[in-house]
Amino acid sequence: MTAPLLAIEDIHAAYQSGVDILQGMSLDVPLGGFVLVIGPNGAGKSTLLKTVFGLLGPHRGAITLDGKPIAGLPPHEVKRLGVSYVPQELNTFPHLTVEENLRVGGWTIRKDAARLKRRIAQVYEIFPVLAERRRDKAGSLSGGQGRMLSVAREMITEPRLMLVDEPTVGLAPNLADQVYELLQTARKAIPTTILLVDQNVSDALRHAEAVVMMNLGKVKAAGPVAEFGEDRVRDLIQECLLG
Ligand SMILES: Nc1ncnc2c1ncn2[C@@H]1O[C@H](COP(=O)(O)OP(=O)(O)OP(=O)(O)O)[C@@H](O)[C@H]1O
Repeated sequence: MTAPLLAIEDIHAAYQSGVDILQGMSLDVPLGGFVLVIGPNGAGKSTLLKTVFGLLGPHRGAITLDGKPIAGLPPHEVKRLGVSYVPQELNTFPHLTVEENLRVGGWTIRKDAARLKRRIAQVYEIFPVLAERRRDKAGSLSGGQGRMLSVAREMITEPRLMLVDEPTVGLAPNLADQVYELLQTARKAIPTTILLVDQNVSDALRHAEAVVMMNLGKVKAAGPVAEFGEDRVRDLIQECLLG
């Protein structure tokens, strides 16, 4: 069996000392995979992504990227190792243009002007609407386009791993499916690996390859997506809520 790209082993992490939100979380993400993390509100899904990206330091356990320990590294170092993080809230600057936002996304490769230019051109090829609106302020984009820009700016550095937190929150159902399509496009075009958290289970299940159900800061169930129909997900969430 090949080693996973991302391996999380028995992680414990807290915002306040003594109150662990992640309580022994373990998870493997294979290279090129698309892993969906689901679970009831407050299960620790967003906290998991923040911990992998270095926004929160675990006080126990190990996280490795391609075998290299990354637990506790600051976000800029995790990013430099090829990890991008698309937070739940839009990560774009509304007063900057679309293109300026993409350049900010490419900050770590700014000294290689030719590469940055190539990367922006590739993003425009994948998302033509962003090319059309390159000189418009990000704040004037529609909800779906804004989400597209949030994802696109994290693609500029050609990350090996993208951590994506609830990309469809607040979007109309038809746009939610488009967001998943664009994540799939990013996955194939870069190519990259995706670890995604979403409450919008029905759309997410159609695109993911593997599912991890979290409750109380650890794994409650995990397996290939074929084992996770919507009915099973509903039953599992019900079980979590009943304790
Ligand atoms: N910055 C913070 N400081 C203190 N506690 C926090 C902070 N962020 C989250 N928490 C707490 O950590 C727990 C897990 O939150 P988290 O956002 O990881 O859950 P989640 O599974 O992503 O839930 P949701 O689906 O509601 O976003 C919750 O009890 C939440 O109140």
